[in-house]
Amino acid sequence: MTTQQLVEQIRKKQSFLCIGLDVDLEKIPSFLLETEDPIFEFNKAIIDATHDLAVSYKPNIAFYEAHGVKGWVSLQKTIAYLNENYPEIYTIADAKRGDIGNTATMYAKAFFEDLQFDSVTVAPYMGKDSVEPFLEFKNKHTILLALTSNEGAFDFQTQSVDGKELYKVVLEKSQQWRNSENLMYVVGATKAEYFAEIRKIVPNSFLLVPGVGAQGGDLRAVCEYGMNESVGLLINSSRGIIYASNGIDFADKARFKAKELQNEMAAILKK
Ligand SMILES: O=c1ccn([C@@H]2O[C@H](COP(=O)(O)O)[C@@H](O)[C@H]2O)c(=O)[nH]1
Repeated sequence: MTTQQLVEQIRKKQSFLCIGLDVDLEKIPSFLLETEDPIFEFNKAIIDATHDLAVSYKPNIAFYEAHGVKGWVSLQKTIAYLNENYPEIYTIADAKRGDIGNTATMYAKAFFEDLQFDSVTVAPYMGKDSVEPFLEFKNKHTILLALTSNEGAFDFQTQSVDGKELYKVVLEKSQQWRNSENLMYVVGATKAEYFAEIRKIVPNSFLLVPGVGAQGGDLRAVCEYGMNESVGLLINSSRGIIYASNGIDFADKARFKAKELQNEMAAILKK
């Protein structure tokens, strides 16, 4: 999907919500455990109940890899279900990959060509040659970790390197790489006070913003400083939506939570 198509979807749905499909077998309704593929059945129900409220879904790959081959099959079925039934949805593989060039190419092929995701998250710390192989794929996005939502972000990302915070170095340098128009960045909703500075460096880039909901990030504060003319934000919530209930009504309750966020987004877009 192109950036322009994503922006059109945001305007049409009045939503920049990305729902995280972080499926934990201990948290899903127990009756689903009796089905052949509980992870896929859970995802399918959540997607069917919320697809008109969200522009994007983000399976975190760890939740699938933890189950070996079975988990990977659930992931394949989930992305195929999205692409076949809801082609307007923007898909993110939250895989946080990063390695030397020839290995990076294989990661890119796995997520862009085999699984057919629109985008993948990548760690920037092995530098330009570890990221550029992802950027070569047309109409695919590479979402680079810039300033993450967790407490550990302060261990390295905000530390000064030659007088500049490391996350700023990541933003500035990566903008000079080949095909940098295919870059987006992860910035945590828990770091709302940093968005104004970030927008000075990457005014036009899309930002994937996890940390609303279970991690306590503030949607309005993020939008105040993080939004640009194309909206430029994908706000992720995973646990806060998908685990609203673990009963028979889990999909309806997830829809209710998604609707709450979408209503807030629509109100912000109208301003
Ligand atoms: O900085 C980051 C980068 C990625 N994540 C991921 O986003 C979701 C958040 O889940 P919630 O349940 O809404 O907290 C999860 O997959 C994280 O691995 C992040 O939280 N922060």
